[in-house]
Amino acid sequence: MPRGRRGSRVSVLEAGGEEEAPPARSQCPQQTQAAEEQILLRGIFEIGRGSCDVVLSERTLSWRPIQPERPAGDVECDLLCKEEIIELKDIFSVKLKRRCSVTQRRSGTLLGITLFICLKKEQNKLKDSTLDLINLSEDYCDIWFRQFKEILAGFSNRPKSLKILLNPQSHKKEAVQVYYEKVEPLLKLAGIKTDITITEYKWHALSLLQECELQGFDGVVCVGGDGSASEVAHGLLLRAQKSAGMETDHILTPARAQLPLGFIPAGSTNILAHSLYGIPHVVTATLHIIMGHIQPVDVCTFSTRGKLLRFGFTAMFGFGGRTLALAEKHRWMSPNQRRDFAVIKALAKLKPENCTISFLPANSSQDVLEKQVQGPPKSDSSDQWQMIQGQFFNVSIMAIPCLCSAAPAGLAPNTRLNNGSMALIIARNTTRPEFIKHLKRYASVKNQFSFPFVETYTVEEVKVHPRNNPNGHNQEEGGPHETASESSFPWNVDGDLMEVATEVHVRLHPRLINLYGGNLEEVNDSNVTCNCL
Ligand SMILES: Nc1ncnc2c1ncn2[C@@H]1O[C@H](COP(=O)(O)OP(=O)(O)OP(=O)(O)O)[C@@H](O)[C@H]1O
Repeated sequence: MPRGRRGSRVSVLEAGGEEEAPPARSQCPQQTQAAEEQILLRGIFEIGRGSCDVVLSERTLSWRPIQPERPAGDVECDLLCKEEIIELKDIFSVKLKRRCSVTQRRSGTLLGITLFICLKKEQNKLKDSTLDLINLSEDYCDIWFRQFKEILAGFSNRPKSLKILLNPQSHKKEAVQVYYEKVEPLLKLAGIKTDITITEYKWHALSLLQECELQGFDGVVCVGGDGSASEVAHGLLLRAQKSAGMETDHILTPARAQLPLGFIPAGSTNILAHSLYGIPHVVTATLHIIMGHIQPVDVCTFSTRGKLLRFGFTAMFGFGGRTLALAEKHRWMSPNQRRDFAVIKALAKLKPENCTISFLPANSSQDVLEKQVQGPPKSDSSDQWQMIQGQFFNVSIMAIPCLCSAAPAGLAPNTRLNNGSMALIIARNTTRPEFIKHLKRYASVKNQFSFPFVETYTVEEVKVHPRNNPNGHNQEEGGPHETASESSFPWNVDGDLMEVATEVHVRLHPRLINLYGGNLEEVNDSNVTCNCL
C-alpha cells in the first residue's frame, strides 16, 4: 500500500501534458479541495490493518481510519485519524482482488479491489504501487470497480495501443529481457495492446516506419539506446512528411510527427531517455508512457547542399564525431570499453578542425509557439547571421539538454526540450590538458563553459563548413586517393555516426514531435566521475 505522510497526498505527479491537472489550491489544499468536490461514492473498506471511511470524489480518493469515539481533544486519536489522499490521475489500473486456488483461477473468493498507482519517488523516479481496498461483498465491490473503470476510461491522453520497436543488439543485448521482464507486465496491467517488432538490422526500424500500418496505434515506443531512438524519431518524421505530401529531400517547414514517441532506455548512454525522464530508469519511462504524459519537443534537420540528411536532436562535430567514429570501428568491444578506448584514442590524436561556423542567434523576444507557427526564419534573407572562423576542437549543437550519467546537468544545461532554440557550444583550439579539464567539468557541478577557449550561443540555425579535409589537409587541395569515409567528416548525431564531406546546415524546428515524458526536477548530483579521464 502506498504510504505518504499521514494527512498528506500519497503522490503528486507533475504530468507534462496531463489534461486533467487539478486547479491551483490554497492552504490546506487536500481537505479544502476534497470538500469542494462532488462525492461519487462513499463506503467502508479495510485498508492496511483497519477499517476506513473511504470517499471517492471527482479527482481524489481519500480515506480515514474509523476509530471508536474518544474524548474531544484526544491528540493521539487526532493523529491516528488523519486523512490520506491519492489523486485519481495517479491511478493507472484497477482489478478485482480474489483469493484463487490453482483450480479456481478466475472465480476465486472476492477480497476487494486493487488499485495500481504511479508514485513519484526521489529525483524524477516513478514507481508502481498498489492500494488494496478490502471488502468481501461482490455487489459492493462491483459498484466501486465499475466507477474506477469509468474514471480510467476518461483519461483520453493515455495510450490504448502501442507499436513497439525493439533493438536486440543495444548495449549488452539486454533490450529483449528488459522489455519482457519490466515493461510488458506494466503495459498489460494498464490494458495496453502492443504490437512488437524486434529489429533485425541497422535502419530496419526506419524502413518499417515508412511502410507499416500505424492506424489504430496511439503511440510508438522504442526499446534501445540513443541510436535506435533517434532512428525511430527520424522514421516517424519522414513518414509525416510523406503523409503530408511533402518532398522529403528539401524540407523548410516540416510537418509534425503524427504519433507520440516513447523511449525505454536499454542502450549504453540513453541521453534521449535521460533528458526526457530525468533518469534512465525503465519503470519511470514505462509509467510516463502508460500515464500519457506527453510533451512537444524541438527537433533539428541536418542537411547538406539543401538536401535533407536526417532529423535528430543533437550533434557533435570534431572531437565528439571522431570519438564515435573510433568507437564504431571497435563494436566488438563491450560498450563501456569501446567508449573509454575511443575517448582516450581520440584525445591522443586530438587535432583541431579548421572550419567556418555561421549561426543565426535565437530571437529571444519571440514566443516559442509563435516560432512554431511561423516556421524557421528565411535563412538567406536574414542579415542577422554571425560568422566565426578558426580552429575548433569540438562543436556541439543541441536542441535538448542531453542529460547523461557523465554529465548529470546535461551536455547543454542551458537549453530545454522545447524552448525553441538550440545550444551551440564551441571549444576552440587549446592545449590538450586544458581541453581535458573542460571535458572533466561536465561531470562536476562547476561550470564547464568557464574557459577562455569555450563559447556558447543560443541559436536557431547553424552551418558548419569544414575548411580542412578530414585528414587535416586544406579542403581545396583535395586528396587523389581518398575513400568515401576518408573524404568525409564524422558527425555524432544522437549517438549515430553521420559522415558528410561538406557543409552541414542544422536548423531547429520547435515542438516538431510529441514525446512521452513529464516535467523534470533539477538534479544536483556532483558525485559523478568519468572512468576514462
Ligand atoms: N538487429 C540489429 N542488428 C544490428 N544493429 C541494429 C539492429 N537493430 C538496430 N540496430 C542498430 O543499432 C544501432 C545502435 O543501437 P542502440 O543505439 O540502440 O544501442 P547502443 O549503441 O548500445 O546505445 P547508445 O546509442 O545509447 O550508446 C542503431 O543505430 C540501430 O539502427
